[in-house]
Amino acid sequence: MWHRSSEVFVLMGTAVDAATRDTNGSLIEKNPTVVFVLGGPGSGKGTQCANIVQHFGYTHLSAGDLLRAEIKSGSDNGTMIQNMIKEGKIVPSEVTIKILQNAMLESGNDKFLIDGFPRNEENRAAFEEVTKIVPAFVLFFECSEEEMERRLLGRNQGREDDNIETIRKRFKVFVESSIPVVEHYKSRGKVRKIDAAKPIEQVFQAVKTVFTVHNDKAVA
Ligand SMILES: Nc1ncnc2c1ncn2[C@@H]1O[C@H](COP(=O)(O)OP(=O)(O)OP(=O)(O)O)[C@@H](O)[C@H]1O
Ligand SMILES: Nc1ccn([C@@H]2O[C@H](COP(=O)(O)O)[C@@H](O)[C@H]2O)c(=O)n1
Ligand SMILES: [Mg+2]
Repeated sequence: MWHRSSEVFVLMGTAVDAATRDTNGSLIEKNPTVVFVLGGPGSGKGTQCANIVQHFGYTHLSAGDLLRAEIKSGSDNGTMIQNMIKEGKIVPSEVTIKILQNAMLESGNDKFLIDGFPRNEENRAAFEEVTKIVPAFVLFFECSEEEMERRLLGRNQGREDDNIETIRKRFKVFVESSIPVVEHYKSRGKVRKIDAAKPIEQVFQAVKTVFTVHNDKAVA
């Protein structure tokens, strides 16, 4: 239930401004298909999402990429987001959800891979509460920390968080905050686990099977 509270609308304790409420109304009408793509830092989420887009017509929304774009745009939240990313911390849900909602609406598509979100229980509960969207399934890339660390240190994309100190913090946040989200969806039969330690092409073969089965079920 929505309550008007001066300039903001409050839904079950979540403060959302009027623009977000309007965006949300349009999103609900679209009834989009959402797949959450989760896995540790460097497990290969972005790499595989690029392949899925080519084969299955989804729009790829990386929460991390969108937050980095928000920093570059000079937004009021830029400095706060930059500090959180440098420390491997999770940005408050209301900020990330608003950015995701806008990106979903702007895309014009109705099928989304949401990569790196939800990162914690607060992200998960707030997204479901605000958008009313339940994911079709959760693609979960499983990989050892040793392999993920090797990949991140070799990535060379100039990311401020790809240094050993921040990488260790990101691993800790992943274990403590993100794994419980995976467990939540696992208990609801929504998790499709992929062995992400294999070479890129082999990982994609397994990913393709998941999406093909999903599509076959949708038309059956
Ligand atoms: N299966 C794989 N085998 C070896 N290297 C891989 C594999 N998948 C991705 N990589 C490489 O590992 C690095 C990290 O991959 P990617 O950026 O896709 O990970 P990510 O899960 O999106 O990471 P982050 O959470 O930090 O955004 C990249 O340099 C990528 O080329
Ligand atoms: N839901 C999210 C997603 C990301 N962040 C922050 O961005 C950093 C990088 O994310 P990647 O998915 O690109 O690795 C991450 O460590 C967080 O600081 C977030 O706050 N919330
Ligand atoms: Mg990524």
